[in-house]
Amino acid sequence: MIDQLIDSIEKLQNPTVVGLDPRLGFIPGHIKEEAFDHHGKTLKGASKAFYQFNREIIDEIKDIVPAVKPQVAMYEQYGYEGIKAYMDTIEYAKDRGLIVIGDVKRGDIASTAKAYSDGHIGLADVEGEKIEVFKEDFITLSPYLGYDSIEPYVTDLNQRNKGLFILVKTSNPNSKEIQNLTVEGELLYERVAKLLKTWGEAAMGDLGYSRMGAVVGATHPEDAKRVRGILPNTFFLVPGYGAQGATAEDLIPNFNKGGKGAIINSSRGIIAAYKNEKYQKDFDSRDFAKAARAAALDMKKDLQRVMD
Ligand SMILES: O=C(O)c1cc(=O)[nH]c(=O)n1[C@@H]1O[C@H](COP(=O)(O)O)[C@@H](O)[C@H]1O
Repeated sequence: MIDQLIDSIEKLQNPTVVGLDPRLGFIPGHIKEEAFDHHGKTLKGASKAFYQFNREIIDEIKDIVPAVKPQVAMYEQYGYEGIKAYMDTIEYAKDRGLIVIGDVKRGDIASTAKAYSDGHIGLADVEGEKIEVFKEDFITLSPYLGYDSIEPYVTDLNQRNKGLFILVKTSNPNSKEIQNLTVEGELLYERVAKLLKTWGEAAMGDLGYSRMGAVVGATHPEDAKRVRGILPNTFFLVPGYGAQGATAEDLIPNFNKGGKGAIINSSRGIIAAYKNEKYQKDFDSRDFAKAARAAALDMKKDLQRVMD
């Protein structure tokens, strides 16, 4: 899938992933009213509203961006109804040609990791019946349990052409408390990057990038420069642009030459654009998906300025 992601970015000339992180505060009144009329102010009502919101956004952006990244926490908070909305969103996006990065941030011992892999990127086994469950193309993982927590995913990566993005340097302000500690003369995230370089060799795609990518926050460009130095052939998922304050200029160290090797996430900045003053004069809440499209096109233009 890493090769397909690279091809799609190239074809659309757009290294953007739209983060599908819905919150009820972002859902326009008319969608909430309809969902709550049918299902009440219940977990099901909230989940149905999320799914309707996502579908309209997907329809508006599917021809201009290569991928979406649903954040499972937003759905999981509403229990199994929320998880259904997460799964339905994945299916809807894939049916419309989008690549799906499931932001699930797992990390556990090998025997448990195998179950995560089976459920998310592999096949669940029901007494010999093999069933595809969540169907994401990529998922996000934490590296802090070491390689035996990553290795169970490798078979699915290679045999089922799936992908991982492993946290190397996260975008949040306090990431430095742990990730920038000096360990045996190097920063901890540098050590993680070096490990990922070795781990990734077990899952190389055809276009020179591993199926094991890295998550590198846009908000720490100096750290991103160091990570890129260690990982020239690793694909980066870069969150932090927009709502978290990173600018297009901050993204530069994440890219290889010609704007290659990275995909930039924006969630709130796109899906809630209709609430932003900049778009409010042209779009009302019924046009929220059109505002998302306008914001995604503006982001594309902004990235293209710095991608040479
Ligand atoms: O793995 C991620 O995607 C991630 C890693 C990271 O370091 N920082 C980060 O913000 N994210 C996710 O990226 C999204 C950012 O959302 P916005 O800040 O609204 O664009 C959220 O879904 C976060 O969970």
